[in-house]
Amino acid sequence: MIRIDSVTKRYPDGTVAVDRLSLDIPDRAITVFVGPSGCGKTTTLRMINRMIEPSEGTILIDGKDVLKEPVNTLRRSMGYVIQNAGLFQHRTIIDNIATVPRLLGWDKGRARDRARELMGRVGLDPSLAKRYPYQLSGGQQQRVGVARALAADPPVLLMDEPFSAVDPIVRKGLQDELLRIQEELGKTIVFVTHDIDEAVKIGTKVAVMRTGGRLAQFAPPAELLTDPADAFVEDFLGADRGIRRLSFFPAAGLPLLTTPVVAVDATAEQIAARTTPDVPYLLVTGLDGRPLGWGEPRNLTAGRIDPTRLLAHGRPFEHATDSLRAALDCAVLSPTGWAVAVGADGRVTGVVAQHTIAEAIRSAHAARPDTEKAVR
Ligand SMILES: Nc1ncnc2c1ncn2[C@@H]1O[C@H](COP(=O)(O)OP(=O)(O)OP(=O)(O)O)[C@@H](O)[C@H]1O
Repeated sequence: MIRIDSVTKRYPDGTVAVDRLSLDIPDRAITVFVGPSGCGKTTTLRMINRMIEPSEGTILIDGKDVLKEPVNTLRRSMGYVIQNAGLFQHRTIIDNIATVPRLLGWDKGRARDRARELMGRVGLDPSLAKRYPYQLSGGQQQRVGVARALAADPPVLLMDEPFSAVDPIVRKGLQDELLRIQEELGKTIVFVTHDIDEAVKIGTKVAVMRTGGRLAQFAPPAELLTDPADAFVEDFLGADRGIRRLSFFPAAGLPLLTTPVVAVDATAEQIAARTTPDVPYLLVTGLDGRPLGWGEPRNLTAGRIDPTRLLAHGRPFEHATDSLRAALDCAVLSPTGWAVAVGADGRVTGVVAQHTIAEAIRSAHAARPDTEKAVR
């Protein structure tokens, strides 16, 4: 949808911020530009909506040269979100969000209705509508920034380090929200960050740039983690590349064992029947099917197992929706080395040993990861 064709940006002082950059930004997906400070990410983003004009090359949107579009029409077809949200401090939240619809000539009532709808979409409580930006937290302001950019329903959203100024927990929430919005609305999003973890998490495709404004690699995140193009990309991806790559393999294929699982009211016969030599512990569940903890069979009192005397079961993973990385993490943190799998309702669906996960990892490495998106 957006084609960047041999684009160079040379600033008047001679700095080459972007050097013969060519890539196609796919429609209805999130494309992330990532790279060290000063590598030309912001310059590239701003050339798309012509806040900066390229020195050479062309940028085409749906086949049309952006330099031939009236700049106002172009900008209104693109939402723009920046770090610290850049809200109008003297306007209420609802009026901030309604800005572009009002510019487009919508009447006040319709623009405010739209703004209220968007507040819901980005997870803002309607009671915040009449507040001013300074009365909101950083994360809430950032949500307002996203809502404002979406207000006129533009097909393209440009986001320049939108979540960099908030703490890691709020940031994770904003990333999840963006992924949800993208799934619902199918926007074409171009996102700039210097954080490779953020790029790998939210990008459908990731453009890694190197200093001097050159493209080092343009690939889906799983492919970056599997086959970094060179030492620069490998270094930029950082440690734990192998472990992080496991996020792209579903845990759903792991074979689960249900034998070593007993309910808290299990009889002596049930305990005996479920005890096998290769499984030294049994997982005890409540009558609701949720995990209570691990116990050695000889320590379990038939009919009334005492949950307070069990070993912690650790955080379980969701078999149908989590990744191999999540399953491995559960097994590593489990006191027994066995991971507990649950369904969406939190009820135990089985258990799996570390060595079984290791085998699954070995076969996963032999196969290609799902390059479309991470299993979250
Ligand atoms: N107006 C300007 N005049 C001269 N040089 C500029 C100008 N704006 C940016 N630059 C330079 O162009 C290069 C690319 O800048 P740009 O802001 O695009 O990088 P970036 O990758 O977004 O960096 P950061 O992650 O630090 O925001 C840098 O070397 C920067 O100093």
